[in-house]
Amino acid sequence: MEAGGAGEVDHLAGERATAQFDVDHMKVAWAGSRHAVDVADRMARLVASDPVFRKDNRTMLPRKELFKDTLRKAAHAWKRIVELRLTEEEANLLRLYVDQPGYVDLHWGMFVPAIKGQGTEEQQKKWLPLAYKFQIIGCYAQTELGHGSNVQGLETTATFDPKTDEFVMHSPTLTSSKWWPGGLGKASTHAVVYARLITEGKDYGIHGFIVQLRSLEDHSPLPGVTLGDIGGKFGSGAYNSMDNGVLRFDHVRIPRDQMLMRLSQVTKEGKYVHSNVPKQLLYGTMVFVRQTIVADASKALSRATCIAVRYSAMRKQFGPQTGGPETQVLNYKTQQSRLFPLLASAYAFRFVGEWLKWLYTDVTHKLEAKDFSTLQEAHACTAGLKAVTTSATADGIEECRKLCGGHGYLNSSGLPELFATYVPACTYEGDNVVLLLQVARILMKTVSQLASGKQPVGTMAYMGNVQYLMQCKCGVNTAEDWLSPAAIREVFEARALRMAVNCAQNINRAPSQEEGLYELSPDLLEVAVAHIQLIIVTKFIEKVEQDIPGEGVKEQLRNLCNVYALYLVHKHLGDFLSTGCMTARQGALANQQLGKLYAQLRPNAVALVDAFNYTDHYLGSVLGRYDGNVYPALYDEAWKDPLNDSPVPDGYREHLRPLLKQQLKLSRL
Ligand SMILES: CC/C=C\C/C=C\C/C=C\C/C=C\C/C=C\C/C=C\CCC(=O)SCCNC(=O)CCNC(=O)[C@H](O)C(C)(C)COP(=O)(O)OP(=O)(O)OC[C@H]1O[C@@H](n2cnc3c(N)ncnc32)[C@H](O)[C@@H]1OP(=O)(O)O
Ligand SMILES: Cc1cc2nc3c(=O)[nH]c(=O)nc-3n(C[C@H](O)[C@H](O)[C@H](O)COP(=O)(O)OP(=O)(O)OC[C@H]3O[C@@H](n4cnc5c(N)ncnc54)[C@H](O)[C@@H]3O)c2cc1C
Repeated sequence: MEAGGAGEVDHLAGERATAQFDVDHMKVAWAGSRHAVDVADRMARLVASDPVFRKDNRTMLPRKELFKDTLRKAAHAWKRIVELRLTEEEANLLRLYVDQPGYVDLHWGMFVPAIKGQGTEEQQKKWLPLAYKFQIIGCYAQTELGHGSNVQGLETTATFDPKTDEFVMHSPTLTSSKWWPGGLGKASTHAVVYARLITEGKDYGIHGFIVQLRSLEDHSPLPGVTLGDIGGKFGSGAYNSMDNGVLRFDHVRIPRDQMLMRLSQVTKEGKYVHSNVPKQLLYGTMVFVRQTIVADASKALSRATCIAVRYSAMRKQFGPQTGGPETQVLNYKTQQSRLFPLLASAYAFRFVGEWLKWLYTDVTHKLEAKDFSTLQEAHACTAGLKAVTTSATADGIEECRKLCGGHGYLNSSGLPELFATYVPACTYEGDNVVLLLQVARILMKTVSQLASGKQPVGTMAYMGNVQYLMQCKCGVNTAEDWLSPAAIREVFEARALRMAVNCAQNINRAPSQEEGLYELSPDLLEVAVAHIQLIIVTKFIEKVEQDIPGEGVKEQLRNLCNVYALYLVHKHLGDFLSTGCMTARQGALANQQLGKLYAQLRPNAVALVDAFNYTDHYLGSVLGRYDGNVYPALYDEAWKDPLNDSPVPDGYREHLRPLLKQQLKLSRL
C-alpha cells in the first residue's frame, strides 16, 4: 500500500516534493471523476487487504495449482460482491484489481454481451438472469483450430432438423474443433458457439447459438461433447491461469430457440428469415470487446511505466567525474527519451479510450434506433485503436523491463508476467495486422469517394479537406513553434491523408483492385497506423483543451500531449519527410523541442505515475513499490523461492555429488 504508516520511510519523498502540480487533481483527470477515484480506491484496498487475493507466489505455482487458485479467487470475489452488495461498477473494479485472468472475464466480457447484443428479448429474459446469478457459466466459442481471423471460414455446422425442431451441432473435421476460447477448457457450462447455419439444404453462413456443454449436476461434459484445455502458454503465471479450451461436437442436439435470433431467425418449418439489418451486426460482441481492450491498454502500460519510473528514480549508477553521489538513472537523457514517451502514451491511450467508450455508446444508441450510418466508423475506430494501442503497449512493457536493467528480468519485478499476460492482446480479438488492413480498406474506399464529392464524416472528416492538406506547408520555424496544437494537428492530418492518397493511386495502377490491395498491403498497414495515430493525437489535444481543474494539471497534460505527438513525429520522420509534410530542419526542431519537454517532465515524473493511484498489491512489483525501498524487498523476495527451501538442493545426491566425487578421484590420479 501507499507510504504513510508508522515507521515507513518514503525513499521517493524528494521526488514527490519536486512535482509542479496537484497530484490529487491529476488522479481525478486520470480516473475521469472524483467518484471514479473514490470507488477505485475502495475496491483496490479491499482486494489488497484480503489474503485470498494474494498473488506474490503466482509465478511459482504449477499450472494445476494456479488454475485452482484462479477458481478460488473467482468464487471468493463473487462471495464478496454478493455479501457487500457491490454495484456493477464496484464489482468490475474488484475483478480488475484481483488481476488474474480467468473464466469470469469471458463470462462477463463476451458471453453476456453476446446474448445482450444478439439475443431476442425473450432469449435475454431466459438466459441473462441465469448468467447474472452464476447459475450457468458461459464463454465465447468462435475460433477454430483451422480458422480464427477468417470468421466466414469457420466449419462447425448447425443443421436444422424440422422433424424435432432442433439444431444439430457438429464438428465435421479436425480443423473445425473450437480452439482457444477462454473459460471453455474446464469452467464453462455453456457457450455461445458460432457455426454455419444450414436449413433446407442451404448454408446461410455464420450464426450464434447458445449450447450447454456440461452437466449442471456434476460438471461432466454432456453426451457428444468433447472438451479439454489446449495446454500451457507463454510465461510463468500470466495467462496460464486461463483455461483456453478445445471443443468438438458429435451431432449434439439443441432446441431451435437456442439460436440467437435478434438478427435472423429460423421458423419451425425451417424457413430462414433475415431481419432488415446489416449482417455485420453479428460481429457486435467483438466491436464491444475491442473498445474495452483499448481502455485496458492504458492500464497495462501505466502499470509498467509506474514500475519503471519509480525504480529509475531510486536506482543509481555512476557519478560525476569529480566524485560525489551517484546519478539516479532517471537523470540520464537516454533513460528519459525511452521512458517518457511511454508515460505520455499511457495518458494518451487513457483519453482516447475514454473517447472510444463515448463513441461506442453513441453508435449503440443509433443502432437501437435503426440508424446504421455509423457502423463503419465504429468498426474502423475500435479495430484500429485496438491494434495500435495493444502493439505499443506490449512493446512498451518490454521496454520498461529493459529500463529496469537486470532486476527487471526477475519475476518479482512484475514485468515479465505483465508482458506475458498482455502480449496476446496483439492477437486475440483480431490479429493486429488483420485489423489494420480492415481500417486501410475503409480509408481506400473513402479516398476513392472523394472525387465524387462525398464528404467523409467522423474521424475521417479531415480527408474532405483534401485540396488544402495535399499541398499545405508546415509553418514551424523554431523549436517552440512545435508547441502549437494547430501545427501538430495539421502535419498529422497531412501525413495521414497524403499516405492514403499515394497508396490509393498505386493501387489504381495495379491490374485489378484486388491485386493492388494484395501487393500494397505493407504500405496499407502504415496508412492505417498514420490515421489511427492522428485520432489519438487529436483526442489528446481535445482533452487538454477542456476545462481541467487543479493547480498545474492542465500544464502537465499539455506537456505529455506534446511529448506523445513529437515522439511520433521523431519515430515516423520518414513518413513526414517522404510525403513532403515537413522539412528535415523542421524534423530536427521537433526533436530539439522534445528534449526540452523531457527536461520539464523530469521533476514531475514520479508524481505523474502516483496519479495512477495503484496499490502495491495491484502493481505486484518489488521495483515499483510506492516507498521506493527496493533493495530489502528484492533481497527478501529471493528467499521465498522454493529453490531456497533448503541450502542443499534436491538432486545433489543423484547428480552433483557423484560428479564432484568423480572429479576428485580424477584429480588424484
Ligand atoms: C496476471 C495478470 C497480470 C496482468 C494483467 C494485465 C493486463 C491484462 C489486460 C487485458 C486483459 C483483459 C481482458 C481481456 C478481454 C478479452 C480477451 C479475451 C479473449 C479474446 C476473445 C477472442 O479473441 S474472440 C475471437 C475474436 N476473433 C476475431 O476478432 C476475428 C477477427 N476477424 C474479423 O473480425 C473478421 O472476420 C474480419 C473483419 C477480419 C473479416 O470479416 P469478413 O470476411 O466477414 O469481412 P470483410 O473483410 O469481407 O468485410 C465485409 C464488410 O464488413 C465490414 N466489417 C467487418 N467487420 C466488421 C465489424 N466488426 N463491424 C462492422 N463492420 C464490419 C467490413 O468493413 C466490410 O465492409 P464493406 O462496406 O467494405 O462491405
Ligand atoms: C490468449 C488468447 C485468448 C483467446 N480467447 C479466445 C476466445 O475467448 N474465444 C475465441 O473464439 N477465440 C479466442 N482466441 C482466438 C483469437 O481470437 C485468434 O487467435 C485471433 O483472432 C487470431 O486468429 P488466428 O489465430 O487465426 O491467426 P491467423 O489469422 O492464423 O494469423 C497468423 C498470421 O497470419 C497473418 N494473417 C492472417 N490473415 C491475414 C491477411 N488477410 N492478410 C495479411 N496477414 C494475415 C496474421 O497477421 C498473422 O501474422 C484467443 C486467442 C488467444 C491467443
